[in-house]
Amino acid sequence: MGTILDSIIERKKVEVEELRISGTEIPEFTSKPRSLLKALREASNVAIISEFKRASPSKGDINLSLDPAKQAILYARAGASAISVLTDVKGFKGSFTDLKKVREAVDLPILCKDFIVDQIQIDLAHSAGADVILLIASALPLGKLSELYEYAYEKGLECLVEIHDETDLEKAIHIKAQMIGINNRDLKSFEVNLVNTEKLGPLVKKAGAFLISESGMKTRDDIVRAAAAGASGVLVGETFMTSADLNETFQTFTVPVVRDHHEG
Ligand SMILES: O=C(O)c1ccccc1NCC(=O)[C@H](O)[C@H](O)COP(=O)(O)O
Repeated sequence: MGTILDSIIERKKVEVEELRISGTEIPEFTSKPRSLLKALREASNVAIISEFKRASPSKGDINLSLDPAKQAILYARAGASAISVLTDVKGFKGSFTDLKKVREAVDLPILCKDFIVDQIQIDLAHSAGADVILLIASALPLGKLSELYEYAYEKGLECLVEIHDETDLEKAIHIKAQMIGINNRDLKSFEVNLVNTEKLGPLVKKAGAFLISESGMKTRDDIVRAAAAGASGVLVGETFMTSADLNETFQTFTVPVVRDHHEG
């Protein structure tokens, strides 16, 4: 039986085909790019990438009432280093309209959080104002991962390459990914376990890449554990989207980064 990721990827391929057939024009976005890599290099605390996440396959509806621009402003004021916006419609109730609204509201790097299988999605992300795209190593054969990585950089976008295991890590190292995200969410069981970051983190650091620990951050101790495993950044969605006091929650997540000599 395939994973939820397999079914999302199959759906994405169909959506891309429909988009190509429709001949939709994708306007060029002309504005200064903002760098997540630079933010990671300069951060003295673990960089917090705050996510706008309305819903998800594992949790269903998370928070449908929030406005993307208003939430982005709250994230920026709290001290976010970047904002992640889910743009997948079917699984996450997100959209490129959400991303555009966030772009208009804040001057931080924006990560387009989607399931990218084709260059046309990178064009859409760029056109909406994203600075960074997510590429999921387990969803892409090495050749495709490499092609999309290069295409993004040619367009002036940075890439966060997401891994789940050592096979994915080998692919990320092969394409010389500078930013590697370890997803703590098992996409078969939806179980979230920071042990994934603790296991793979030191290997990512040894490869000289910046590490971002993704998913399942609920308490300060989770951020401390991610930092100890070498994370320069964390990606937080649900906890911020459901917090009754976002600023308070955010401040408890502020933890010094643990630097080592491998970092480039
Ligand atoms: O969140 C899900 O249910 C999910 C299911 C299938 C593929 C990806 C999924 N999530 C994407 C993410 O990586 C998270 O939105 C992100 O890391 C934030 O996670 P969290 O803080 O646990 O909301």
